Amino acid sequence: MSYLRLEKITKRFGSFIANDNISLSIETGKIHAILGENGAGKTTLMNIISGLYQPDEGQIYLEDKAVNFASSKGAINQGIGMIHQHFMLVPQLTVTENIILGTEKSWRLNLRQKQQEITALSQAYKLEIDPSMRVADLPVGAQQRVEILKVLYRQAKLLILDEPTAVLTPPEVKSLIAILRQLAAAGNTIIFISHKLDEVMNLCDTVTVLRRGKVVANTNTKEATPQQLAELMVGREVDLQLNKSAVSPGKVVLSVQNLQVVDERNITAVRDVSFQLRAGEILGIAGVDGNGQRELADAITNLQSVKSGKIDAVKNIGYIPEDRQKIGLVLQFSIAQNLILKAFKKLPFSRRFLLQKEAIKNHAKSAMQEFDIRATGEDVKVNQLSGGNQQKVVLARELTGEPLLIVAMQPTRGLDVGATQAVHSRLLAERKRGAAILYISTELEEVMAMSDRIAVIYRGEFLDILDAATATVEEIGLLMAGGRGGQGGDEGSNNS
Ligand SMILES: Nc1ncnc2c1ncn2[C@@H]1O[C@H](COP(=O)(O)OP(=O)(O)OP(=O)(O)O)[C@@H](O)[C@H]1O
Repeated sequence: MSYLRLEKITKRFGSFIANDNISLSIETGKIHAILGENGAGKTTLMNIISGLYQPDEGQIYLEDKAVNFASSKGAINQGIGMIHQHFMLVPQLTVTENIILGTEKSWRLNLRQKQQEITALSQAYKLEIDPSMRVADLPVGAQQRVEILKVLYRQAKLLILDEPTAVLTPPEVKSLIAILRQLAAAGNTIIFISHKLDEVMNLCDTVTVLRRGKVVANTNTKEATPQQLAELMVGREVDLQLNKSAVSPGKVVLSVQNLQVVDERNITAVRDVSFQLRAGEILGIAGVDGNGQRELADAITNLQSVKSGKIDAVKNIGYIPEDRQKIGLVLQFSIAQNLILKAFKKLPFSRRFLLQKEAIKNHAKSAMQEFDIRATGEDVKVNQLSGGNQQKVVLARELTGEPLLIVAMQPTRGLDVGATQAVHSRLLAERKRGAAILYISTELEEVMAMSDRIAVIYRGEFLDILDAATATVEEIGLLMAGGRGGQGGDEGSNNS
C-alpha cells in the first residue's frame, strides 16, 4: 500500500509555477529520493507535504485517506516529520530540552524522566546521543541526530530529509545512511533529497525526478544509472568527467608564513600554517569540517585578524564563503543589488554618487544568464531564491572582475549536478586565465579532481602538502583523521 500519495499538486508564487501538476506515490517502509536541479521545486513540494504551504490545486493522501494540512502542526499530528537543511534547534538548550520543546502541556515537568525516555528512544533507533549535552557543544552530525529524534519523539512515520548529507563528514554520512536504513526497516517511510547521485543510488528504493516544477520520471533506482538520472534532471547530456588542462604556474600570488589565527572563542584555529600559491595553480585544502578551514579563509580574505605570522596577498580577491546566508549575501536585497555589493561605488554602477539603474540591471541580466541563475527577474529578492541559485549569485559576484586570487570554500555545496559541473569548469577556466585558487572542500573526490597540490588540514595545522597527481585517497583520508590511523570517526576539533 502507498503510505503517501500526491495527486496533481500545483503551487504558484504569483505567476510562477513552482510545482506543476505533481503526482507520485511512495510505499510504506521505502526510501524515496527526490531529484532535481536547483530551483526545480523540491523544497516547495516538501513544504506542501509538511503543511508549511498549502497547494493551489491537488490532493495529498496518507494511507489512501485524503488529508489537508492547515499548518505544519497539522502535518506533525498526522505523523509527518521534516528534518530541515538548516537545523531549527536552540543551541543553548540541552538535547532533551530541544526534543520536548513545544510538546509538554503539563506544568510539572519531570526532566529526568524525559531524559530516560529519550535515551530509550535513541537506543531503539541506534541514534547515539547524550540527552544531557548542550546542542551548541555537539558536532553537526550529532545535531542532525537530535533533529531526527525530535520528529521520532513526535511519532513521525514519514520522515523528510532535505539535503541531509550536505553538511556532514564522510563518517557522519555513513552513520546517517545506516540510521535511515534502520528507520525504514522499522516501517517508517522516508523522503530523501540530495544532489549526490551516488548516495541516491546506494540508499533509495525509488526516485522522482523533477524538472522545472514538473515530474519527468518516477522510477526504481535499480532501473536507472546515475548518468540517466543526471540527464533527466537537466534535460540534456551531461559530462560527469572533468577536463583539466596543463597550466604552468606563474608568479606567487599568495604567501602565508607561520600563520596563527584564533577563533571567536579565542581558541587557536590555525596553527603555524605556511604555503605559497602561484598564478594558474589550484591548491586544494582537504579536511574534515571545523579543522580551521573557515578561519584560514577568513584571515586570507581579511575578514578575520591574525594572531601572528604573515599573509602577503594580491588585492583583487574573489571570496566564496562557506556560509552564503550569513556573509555571502544580503538576503533582503535583490539579485541585482547583491551582484554589485562589492562594486556599487564604482563605475559603471555609480556616477557622481548616483546609482546607475540601467547599468546595474544590464549587469545583473548578463550575470544571470552566464551563471544560469534561475529567477523571474533581476529584482527578485535573494531570500526568494532556491538554495542553489543563492550560491550562484555569490559565485557570479565573486568571479566577475577577473580576480587574481580566488578563495573558494565549499563552492558547490547545495548545487545540482549541472551547476556543480559549471562551477568546476568555470574555476578551471579562471585557472587557465592565470588566477590562483585556494579550493577548500570536505569532499575528498572533488578536491582531488580539481587541485594541482593538496594540503591536508587537521586541528588547524597543515599535516602535509601533496602532489595531486600522485596522492591517493587512502593517504589523504588518513591525514584527514590526524595521520595516525584508527581515528576515522573523528568529527573535528569544533563544530563550526
Ligand atoms: N516564497 C517564495 N516566493 C517566490 N518564489 C519562490 C518562493 N519559494 C520558492 N520560490 C521559487 O520556486 C522555485 C522552486 O524553489 P525550491 O526551493 O522549491 O527549489 P529546489 O528544487 O528545492 O532547489 P535547490 O536544490 O536549489 O534547493 C524557485 O525558482 C524559487 O525561486
